[in-house]
Amino acid sequence: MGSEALVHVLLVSFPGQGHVNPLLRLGKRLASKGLLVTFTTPESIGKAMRKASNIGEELSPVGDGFIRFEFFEDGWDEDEVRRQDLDQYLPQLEKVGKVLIPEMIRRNGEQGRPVSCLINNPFIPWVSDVAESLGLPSAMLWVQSCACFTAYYHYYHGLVPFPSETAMEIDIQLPRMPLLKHDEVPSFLYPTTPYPFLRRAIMGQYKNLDKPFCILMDTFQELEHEIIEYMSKISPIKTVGPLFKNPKAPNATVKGDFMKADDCVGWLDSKPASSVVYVSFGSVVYLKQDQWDEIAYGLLNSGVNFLWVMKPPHKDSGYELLTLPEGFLDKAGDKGKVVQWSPQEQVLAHPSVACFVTHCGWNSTMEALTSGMPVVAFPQWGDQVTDAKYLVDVFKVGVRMCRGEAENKLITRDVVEQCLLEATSGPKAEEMKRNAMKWRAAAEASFAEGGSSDQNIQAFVDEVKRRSLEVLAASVKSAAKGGADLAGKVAANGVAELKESKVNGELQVVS
Ligand SMILES: O=c1ccn([C@@H]2O[C@H](COP(=O)(O)OP(=O)(O)O)[C@@H](O)[C@H]2O)c(=O)[nH]1
Ligand SMILES: O=C(O)c1ccc(O[C@@H]2O[C@H](CO)[C@@H](O)[C@H](O)[C@H]2O)cc1
Repeated sequence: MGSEALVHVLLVSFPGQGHVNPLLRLGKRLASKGLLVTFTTPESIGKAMRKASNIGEELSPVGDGFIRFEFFEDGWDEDEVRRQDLDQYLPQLEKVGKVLIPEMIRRNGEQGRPVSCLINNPFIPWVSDVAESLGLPSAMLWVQSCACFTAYYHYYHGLVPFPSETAMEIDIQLPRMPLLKHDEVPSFLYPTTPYPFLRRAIMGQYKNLDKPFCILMDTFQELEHEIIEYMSKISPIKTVGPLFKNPKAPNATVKGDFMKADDCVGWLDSKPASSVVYVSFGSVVYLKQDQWDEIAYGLLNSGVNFLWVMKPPHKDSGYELLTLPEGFLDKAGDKGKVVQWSPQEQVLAHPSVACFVTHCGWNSTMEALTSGMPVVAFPQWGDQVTDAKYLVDVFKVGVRMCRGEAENKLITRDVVEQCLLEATSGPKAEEMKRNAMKWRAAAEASFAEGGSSDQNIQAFVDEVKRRSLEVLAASVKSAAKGGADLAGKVAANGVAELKESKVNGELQVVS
């Protein structure tokens, strides 16, 4: 069967690494179950992805289906600095996306790949409007935990009091969740957040929450059992995580990195089992120089081996390039390796790695849990502070090094050293490793064939296929005379053989 004969879904991503990764992973899952998937995000990121990863124009086979990429121009010059300011960039994306995504859909139809469903991630809620205006079904991939989804839901609907200008330091009790201290609530909800535009974007998605027929989540049933059960009664959520594992296509090489990963696996191979601390703060968190220095000395003083990701900031971000203390690399010698970007999935799966010092982004959190990797939690903002709470107090796989931007406290080298030692040796380290391995087993069971997430993905694919028949039948009906006849053929053939004729704009069944 050619790719044209498959049901086609269009994935539209916010252009951030922590958003592209889970949506692309979902795309690979859907493709592996027999769909044709087109992944799109702005060309500025497409350019970085093409440079860093092995993606091209061509169709990549994944399991029983295919994935392909198409990028769209965001309407700004290549070197436009405003792209780094989401307050300006998010409205720009919405403005151009509302025009260019429908055009992309029309073009695909003309080329024999009619789109049957749109899927977006949060921060670009207007994609649900595009789908609605075209009469297409849509779904949303929530790329954070179900706990955070619940927190935002309760905030949006005003169901419980959240920190406010008059009462900042209140604790929050949400149903089926542990009591959250004020600084464990997703920090975009603080009145003082430096990222109010991200709160607006997320609230935009909640305003549109009745539009997607399904809310997919990169989490799994067993991990957030109670809260998933609770929210399922309110919203059409389906857990499909951990998405970074794909049992049907484990070797699919399509990746969405914005930067080429430095080679560090050979170095890890040379280290004893469970001897290396992996340190990474993800793709967007930048610490201050004084904090960086304290981490550097903490690593040196602890005597552990370490692999440290030091991602350079974007040239227009306004962040200063961080430096390492004088003589740091010499002092560390072969005990330490510093890279600009790591192949994190491989690193977390490596037997030499003992623990992960993480900013607790949700992707890093899921990757750690699924790899059976204990963590040292160093959250900064957004969902990271809530994820840290769960990693430490609920999943019990982590020690806490920091509470985040609300506390705004310099974590000294002594605290860094103490946390590293606690996480790498002794009874606490052993207990965390045991717990992490339990989560790994639960995660594996959920994505294995017939597991909770696998079943949910299959059910979603079946539903998309079913709805694609409705979409096509509707377009056939509204097409020229004789449509009823064609609709009958569609019902008999499934969508597989349907193509749009370029000659008269009518849909024709091609056998
Ligand atoms: O050196 C690195 C650092 C991060 N990542 C990946 O980048 C994503 C970061 O997402 P996360 O939600 O953890 O944090 P964000 O960058 O969005 O804050 C994860 O999939 C990581 O595996 C990576 O591949 N190499
Ligand atoms: O590119 C940006 O400006 C950007 C990228 C990612 C951002 O949020 C991250 O998203 C992850 C998934 O929602 C989340 O888990 C992580 O903690 C965030 O850092 C924000 C801005």
